[in-house]
Amino acid sequence: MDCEPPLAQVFLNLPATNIETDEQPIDVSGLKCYELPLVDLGRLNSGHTMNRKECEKEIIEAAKEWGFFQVVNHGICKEMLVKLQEEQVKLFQQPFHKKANQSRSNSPTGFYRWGNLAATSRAHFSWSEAFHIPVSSVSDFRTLNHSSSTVEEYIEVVSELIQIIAEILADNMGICFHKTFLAEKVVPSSCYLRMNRYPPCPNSYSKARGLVSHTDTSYLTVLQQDNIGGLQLMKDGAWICVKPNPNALVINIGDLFEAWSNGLYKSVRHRVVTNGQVERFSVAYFYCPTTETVVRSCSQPSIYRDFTFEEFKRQIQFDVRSTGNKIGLPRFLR
Ligand SMILES: O=C(O)CCC(=O)C(=O)O
Ligand SMILES: [Fe+2]
Repeated sequence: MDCEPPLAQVFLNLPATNIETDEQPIDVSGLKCYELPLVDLGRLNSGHTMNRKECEKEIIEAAKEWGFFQVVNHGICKEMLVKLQEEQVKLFQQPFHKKANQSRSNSPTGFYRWGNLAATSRAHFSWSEAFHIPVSSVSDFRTLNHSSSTVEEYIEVVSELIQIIAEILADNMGICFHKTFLAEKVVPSSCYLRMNRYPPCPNSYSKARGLVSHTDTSYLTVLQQDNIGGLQLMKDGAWICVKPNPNALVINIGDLFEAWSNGLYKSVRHRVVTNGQVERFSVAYFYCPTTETVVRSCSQPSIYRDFTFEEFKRQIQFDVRSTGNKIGLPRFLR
């Protein structure tokens, strides 16, 4: 029973041209590993205003400086995170034909994705597979995969957590923020959960990426990763490796918060490098608004023009289909 998608077959058939034009070389042996800014969320409910303010300040500073940070004492219990990971392993252990067929064969509307069938060169190809689940369809996903309710339970707790962080960041943007905006526009059913698996990649395919460099199409993303490592992000114009922390969840700013905050918070490029020996798992929760939501800069002069989330997603799909790559916010510069 073969669970693996035919990554090597597709990768080798793609032209290797321009592989390093969009990025620095993938050889990471010399890269330094950094710990992301660590924020202890326990202080939000400590009852001390000073502690709370300090915690909020750290979140805001990290969102401006790094676009990424990690949180501990986030209120999601270890048992749930372990259960989620076990469930994820089981889902990916299904035969490849079953994963591919239940979701209409790698179509953009299906749950299951692998590689990048729109890739026109190896530089666009991701050595990974994923279940990309709209929260509005999570019960269909459960039925199709005979899976447990762990995914739904996780969505419930993670959406409460990210709402708190989103409000702290939005409050800091001042008068443009209406208290009810996020609660009205970002409902759980407009969000997405993506379970990623990165199979080991033979060292001879040294140019392959686990996940090609991108920014996230969300306001915010919550990432749970195992302890293998491989996530890298752009910091001050250079790639750096992120050291995994088993007790922390990673939070990053997505394109929509960057546009809404008029560039105050940074939607930072990130990627995943491959590992020759072991597989790696991660789960990303994308905090997104309903499709008709207008993303409008909170201050003037604005860097980006107004757009609806629907328009933004449509442009991304168009670019991926025609160039193999997401372009994202630069398309919406004024
Ligand atoms: O697996 C990771 O560490 C990153 C995943 C990611 O960036 C994504 O799913 O958008
Ligand atoms: Fe991402």
